[in-house]
Amino acid sequence: MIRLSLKVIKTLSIVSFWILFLFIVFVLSKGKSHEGKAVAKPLHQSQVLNTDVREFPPEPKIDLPLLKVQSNIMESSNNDITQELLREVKEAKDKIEKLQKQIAILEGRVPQKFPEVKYLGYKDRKRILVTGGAGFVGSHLVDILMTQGHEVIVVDNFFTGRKRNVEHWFGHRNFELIHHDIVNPLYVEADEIYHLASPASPPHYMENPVKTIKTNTLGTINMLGLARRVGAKILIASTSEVYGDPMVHPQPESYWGHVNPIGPRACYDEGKRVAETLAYSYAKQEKVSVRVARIFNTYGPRMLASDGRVVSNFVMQALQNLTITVKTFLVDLLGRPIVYTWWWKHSTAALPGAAIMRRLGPSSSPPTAPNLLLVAFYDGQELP
Ligand SMILES: O=C(O)[C@H]1O[C@H](OP(=O)(O)OP(=O)(O)OC[C@H]2O[C@@H](n3ccc(=O)[nH]c3=O)[C@H](O)[C@@H]2O)[C@H](O)[C@@H](O)[C@@H]1O
Repeated sequence: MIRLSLKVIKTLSIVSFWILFLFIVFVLSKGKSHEGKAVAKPLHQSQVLNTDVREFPPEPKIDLPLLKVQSNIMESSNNDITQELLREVKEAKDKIEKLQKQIAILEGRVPQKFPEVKYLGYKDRKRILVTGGAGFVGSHLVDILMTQGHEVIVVDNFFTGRKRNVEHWFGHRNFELIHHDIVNPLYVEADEIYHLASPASPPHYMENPVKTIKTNTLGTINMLGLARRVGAKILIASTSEVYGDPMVHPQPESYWGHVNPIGPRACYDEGKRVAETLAYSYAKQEKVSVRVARIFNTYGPRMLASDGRVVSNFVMQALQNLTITVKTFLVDLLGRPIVYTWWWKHSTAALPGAAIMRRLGPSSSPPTAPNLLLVAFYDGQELP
């Protein structure tokens, strides 16, 4: 009996020991799992504050007067930045307003409707380059070519030409304007070239004689080279000045002229003579199809009042009630045709056009100036 009771007590004590051991293990494992959860899932700050589980570093002591100084500095620097930003915004606004005004002026000047142009199929439509196309004669030629339905590329350095002369074509799909000095090479594709770029009136060409010679020599070489490269026909606009101070009146085409190679007008006279020589040399040697038109005194719309040639001088002197200086112009008036840009009236003298006029017959009404260039271009003359 005693043995049995001792056995029961022993068993009970072993069981209670295991129960106690398991209980301790259970309590310990629960505490650990709480810690793991707190790391894995960060609590909201308010929750953290409410629990006494985490410790936070003590809050720094705030020195109130120092804080006030700091906030004042921040406020003043903020004010500076705001002022700066406001100033920049105002400047930008002013600039935008200025640009808007300029755009409005430009829009007012660009016609909403283009002059009527003929429609040409791609087989008939040509790409035509006009150098000096923003000038007086050149711009009228551009008008005709555009009206005929061709694609026109104007190249001009605006030495005497004006954008205003061709602005009625701005935005037209057949029209392109390139600001370029032909003394430098130009690479464009063209079927035909009208080479008119050159200062044309005495005050203009005498202003920079070297540049005048360069334009007529280097510029002409560049255009003839381009014509050769792309296989384009080319017309060189020459001048009655190639006759210099002529001894023969009126001048037939067979007359070679009387030019002073070192005189004040030589840069233009000789420049154009070299341009003609170049044209015929390229024709002979390089088989370039060339035309040369010697243009005489022209006048008409878009001519500059300050042009300095005979007609504009007459008109300006008359308008200002000044004495008309006939002496200077006597030779011009006696010996050379005065040509209106729309109705070229010319004597039997000169111009490669004279031959064309003869071909057209005396009864034909005189063609317009740019038309005469066109006729010279298409009919041309047999090369000497
Ligand atoms: O009557 C003539 O003998 C002259 O007629 C026209 O000259 P014109 O239209 O009267 O003169 P401008 O109005 O001054 O036109 C010349 C154009 O060539 C331009 N140019 C001038 C110089 C230059 O280096 N590059 C250039 O593109 C000018 O800016 C201007 O648009 C031709 O353009 C000249 O080549 C020709 O010698």
